[in-house]
Amino acid sequence: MVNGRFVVHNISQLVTNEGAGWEPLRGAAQSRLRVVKGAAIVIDNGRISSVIDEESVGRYEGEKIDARQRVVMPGFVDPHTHVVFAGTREEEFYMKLKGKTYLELLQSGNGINRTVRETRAASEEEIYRQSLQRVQDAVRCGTTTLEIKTGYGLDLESEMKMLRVMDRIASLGIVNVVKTFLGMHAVPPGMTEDSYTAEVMGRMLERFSERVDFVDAFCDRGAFSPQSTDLFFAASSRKGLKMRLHADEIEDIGCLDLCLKYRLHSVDHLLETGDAGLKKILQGGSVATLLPITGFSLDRIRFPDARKFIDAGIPVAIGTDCSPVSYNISMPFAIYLAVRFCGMTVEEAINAATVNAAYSLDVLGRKATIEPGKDADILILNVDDYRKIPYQYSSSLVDSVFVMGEPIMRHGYFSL
Ligand SMILES: N=CN[C@@H](CCC(=O)O)C(=O)O
Ligand SMILES: [Zn+2]
Repeated sequence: MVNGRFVVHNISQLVTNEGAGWEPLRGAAQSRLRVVKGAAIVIDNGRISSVIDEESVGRYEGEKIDARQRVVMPGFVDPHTHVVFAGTREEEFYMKLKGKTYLELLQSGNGINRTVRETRAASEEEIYRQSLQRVQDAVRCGTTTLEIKTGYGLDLESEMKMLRVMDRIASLGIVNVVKTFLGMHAVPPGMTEDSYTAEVMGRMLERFSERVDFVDAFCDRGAFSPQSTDLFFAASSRKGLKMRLHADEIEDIGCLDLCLKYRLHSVDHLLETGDAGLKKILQGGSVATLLPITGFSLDRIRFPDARKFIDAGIPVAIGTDCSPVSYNISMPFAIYLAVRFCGMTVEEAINAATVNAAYSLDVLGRKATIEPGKDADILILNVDDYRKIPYQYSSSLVDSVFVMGEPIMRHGYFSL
């Protein structure tokens, strides 16, 4: 590269998003992509400086990256992951096949608290080693911005250990990391919901508030009540923290009322959300982040009905929700399920996996579209038409990944 300059050219389709300035895409706008043929991208010092015609490429200095007549698009933004943890829960995979529900597992000391035991017992180095493998898989699948939550420590020191692992992953520069404090993930053994909520909104929030981008809570049957979540969000709001919420995954217990009281950037899962819930999300102005891979991994297969959210005018994002229960970090697979089982068009799913996901993470000003001034987080795919993404969603879909203009993966191999 000359002065941090290179040009990506010989592109079959330059795929980006219609008019995605600072707002999420809704309704008709979410259903359109901007697809340009004969274009090339000029990148300077990690930023997109211009989109030019292929004929003009010769006039530009710097390395020429030949896309060999394949699709070039923004990197995927995964707005909901639990990738930092130790241990696995394959036994629960088989227990679910025998009819155990997610809630029965959670309430019998398995589920989240099983991973809490293993994460508390593991060294920071071991958690880092295991988690880094999942993050590298995410990059291989085209993710360039990744949200990561705490939530498997559930005491101050163990949650801080998770945060240190997240910071180490962020410092590698192989993916952009957005950090979320999810102390309100489950009530640890030996504590009551009230006593633990007081601990989270007191001592823990004090230590985390300057070091994370968001807070989150698992508001659902078997986790936290809307009342406890309200107390936590009130404390978070007093500290000016941005909020996300797990809601209506297991049951609708009224958590979406919180959309009317707080500005929630994202409400996630929504498997059990009815029409009243849609109205609350619309009124609150949140993004609905749907997690089709979790629907595929829970006790009984339940896919979110994306169509009803889009038709209600709610901006929809999709994420992997990679966790010990849905052990999959592939955004192309999430796109496949969103199109195949959730009622989304391929254009809506791509917008949900880029612009709307970035908006829910408050990074749309820098990410998720190919426009001058945006960070050069760019994918070269192994297909010549974006419509092949859900059709050919396997891991070999992505040829090259650039993050902030740095070639992280070239032709399927990590270059860092
Ligand atoms: N529902 C809560 N949290 C994660 C699952 C965490 C776990 O079961 O380990 C989720 O979003 O699916
Ligand atoms: Zn989650």
